[in-house]
Amino acid sequence: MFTARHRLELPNLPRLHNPTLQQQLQQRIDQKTKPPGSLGQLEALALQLGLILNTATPAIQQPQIRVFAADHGLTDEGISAFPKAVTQQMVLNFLAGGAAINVFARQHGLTLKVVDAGVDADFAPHPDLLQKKVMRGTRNSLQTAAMNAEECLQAVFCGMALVREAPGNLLVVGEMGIGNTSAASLLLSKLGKLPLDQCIGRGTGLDDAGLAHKQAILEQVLHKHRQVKNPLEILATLGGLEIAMMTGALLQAASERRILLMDGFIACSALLVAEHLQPGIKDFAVFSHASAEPGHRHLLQLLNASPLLDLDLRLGEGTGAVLAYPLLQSALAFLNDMASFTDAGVSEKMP
Ligand SMILES: Cc1cc2ncn([C@H]3O[C@H](COP(=O)(O)O)[C@@H](O)[C@H]3O)c2cc1C
Ligand SMILES: O=C(O)c1cccnc1
Repeated sequence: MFTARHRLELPNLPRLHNPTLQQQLQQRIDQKTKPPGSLGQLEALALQLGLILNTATPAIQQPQIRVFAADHGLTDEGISAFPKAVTQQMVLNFLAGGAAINVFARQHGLTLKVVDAGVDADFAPHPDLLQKKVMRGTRNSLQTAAMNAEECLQAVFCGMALVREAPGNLLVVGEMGIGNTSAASLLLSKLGKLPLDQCIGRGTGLDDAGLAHKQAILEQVLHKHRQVKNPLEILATLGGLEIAMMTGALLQAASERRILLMDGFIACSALLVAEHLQPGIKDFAVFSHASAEPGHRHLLQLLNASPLLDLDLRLGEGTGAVLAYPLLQSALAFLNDMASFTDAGVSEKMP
């Protein structure tokens, strides 16, 4: 499928390893008027954000949310509790400002744009809609590869291009695509070499019979494509257009030293693909939450990630990332604005 013609030029990943800056940041953190380490995970977060933004006084600028929407041919097999048409309907809901992600984005003053990566519907132009449709949904991966090499690369390149055009130093990738928990599960099982039953879940709310059916279908898909080996080919064969576009967006954003504020299972499946293409990209990621979709915990383990929140969320769209956003703001507020022992005349240790 992928031949010499299908080369993906990856943007370079900057090195986060910087002992001088790391020491500077750690000193600033330790000199604040608090017992050492008492702000817990917030301290590690402040350090990470400083290293990503490459400064001892990091600040978030013009944070951006991009919600990538696409349809999945595998929905023909009845692997979701909701009909495929909901993808299109939710895109209209995003554009009207009525979805969960809109509400949380407004709460925090974050800019949100919706990306049509491959919805099986046409949309009228809208100022918040980026029309990047590669095709009207993927093919049914039970029958054939979801995307061919050209389609998959087009999606990845589109994701890169739209980050290059976006301002700011923090990116949330959210998604909407009925059936995409299946695509994410397939990617996790294949790339993570995990048994499928650790990778699947109820998605939008399958009952026990629905879950058993989903497992049986996904087993067949994995068996059919068992010979597929390299990460791009795995993405094309089993993934989705929104996942491929998110992968490109993450690769580009990390190469520009943007903070990747990660959402749930689907968004992290794109990061898993990106990590296979560009090892080390996960260090640019802040993991907002552990989704109730069981595969997400295994995925987080694979990435050695400790999520900030555990709220039983299982929505996607970028919602978990935006809910964790104030924690990043607080990490930077303490780092930049808190008094040091010297500033405040507080005793640093026992006399
Ligand atoms: C109304 C509605 C809004 C959503 N927003 C995100 N998702 C989430 O659920 C879908 C994945 O679950 P599955 O694989 O089971 O179809 C994705 O669209 C995901 O973004 C939604 C799902 C629904 C029904
Ligand atoms: O964790 C997620 O991102 C998720 C879980 C279920 C359905 N949609 C998304």
